[in-house]
Amino acid sequence: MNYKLAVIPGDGIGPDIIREAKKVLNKVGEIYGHNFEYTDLLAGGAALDAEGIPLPQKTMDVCKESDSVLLGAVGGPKWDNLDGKMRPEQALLGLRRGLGLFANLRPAVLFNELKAACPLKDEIIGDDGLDIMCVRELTGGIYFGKRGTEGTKAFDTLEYSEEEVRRIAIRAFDIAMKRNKKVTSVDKANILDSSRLWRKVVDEVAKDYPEVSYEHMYVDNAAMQLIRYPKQFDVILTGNMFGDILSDEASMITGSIGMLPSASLGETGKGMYEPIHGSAPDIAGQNIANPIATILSVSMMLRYSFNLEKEADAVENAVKLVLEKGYRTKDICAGAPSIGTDEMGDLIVKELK
Ligand SMILES: NC(=O)c1ccc[n+]([C@@H]2O[C@H](COP(=O)([O-])OP(=O)(O)OC[C@H]3O[C@@H](n4cnc5c(N)ncnc54)[C@H](O)[C@@H]3O)[C@@H](O)[C@H]2O)c1
Ligand SMILES: CC(C)[C@H](C(=O)O)[C@@H](O)C(=O)O
Ligand SMILES: [Mg+2]
Repeated sequence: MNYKLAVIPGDGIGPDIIREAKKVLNKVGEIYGHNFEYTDLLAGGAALDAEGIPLPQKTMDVCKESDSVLLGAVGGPKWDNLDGKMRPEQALLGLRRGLGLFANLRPAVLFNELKAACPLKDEIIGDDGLDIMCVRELTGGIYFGKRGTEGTKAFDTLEYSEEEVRRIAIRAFDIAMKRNKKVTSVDKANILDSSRLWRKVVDEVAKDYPEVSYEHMYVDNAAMQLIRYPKQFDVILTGNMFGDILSDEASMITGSIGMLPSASLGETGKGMYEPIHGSAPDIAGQNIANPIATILSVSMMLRYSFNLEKEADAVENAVKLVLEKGYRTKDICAGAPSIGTDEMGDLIVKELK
């Protein structure tokens, strides 16, 4: 099969991790007889530098025509003083909204081999690892509400419609049915009207899933419970901003933010795949970034957009094998010797079968 991929390396460590992800995809293509056809595109700071806007029309058009999008990361100090609408991060919001990708799946999986890199005590994690799926609403909420600055005041508004909540809740319950059948819906319903609406809709959706046990939890409590006893979670369902924050927190339980992939999906098979981390300007250009989050994002692309289950498993297994053999990038080495970004990519390619 031929798959058309829009590839956006972006800024900072983006180009380095995308290079490794492409190596992996190329090898998957070679082994399993697929052709991945890449179109490299500009977005974020790279697009601002070249064309003066964060999301050029060509980038949007090619993403729309492609089977899926693979993205590194955007942003960095060079562009931090730009006006809100001109910031590199706007490219992400434009792509997510423009492609209708309302469901953001962020799986936090602790590989057993990485227990030493997890900051939680052994008795909290136990022997059977950790596997949480964070389902984050991605095209609504405070990221997309009315905002502005008026004199010495600024405001951002948080709105959700019933339909926006319903479609992401259905996605989360469907996912839970294929996992451990538990959903924790996270909100701030003790304060926010939008969260009370969120709860009402989640209650309605839950009625169609009698096998799924579900609960509501306030976001401040959820942030605490993730550290106190993360094993209580199976699927976390939450809004745009809470999901952004909680997934960074959950990533640390897996050893490093450099381990956490993501899939952004809509109603069709097309998705956008990216690590949850940013452009890491503090380590850019040093060949020390962990490419695994991006490589696992490729695995999610194979699984969710192309239904290539065998190929997706092969990528995950190759990552596991490399970790089993003791290879670590700096962020997950827990003081032991580490290898570089490119070496990690090469080793994963070598283990692909
Ligand atoms: N999806 C995206 O494109 C995305 C996501 C988050 C942040 N950002 C942008 O990235 C820039 C930097 O943001 P930040 O510093 O808050 O977050 P960040 O995720 O880029 O970095 C946070 C910390 O994690 C480390 N880190 C991140 N990814 C790593 C990896 N693969 N391997 C090893 N260490 C890694 C960094 O070195 C840094 O110390 C900002 O401009 C921000 O807006 C972009
Ligand atoms: C860069 C920013 C717009 C983005 C977000 O907040 O969604 C990032 O933090 C993420 O987690 O993908
Ligand atoms: Mg984030």
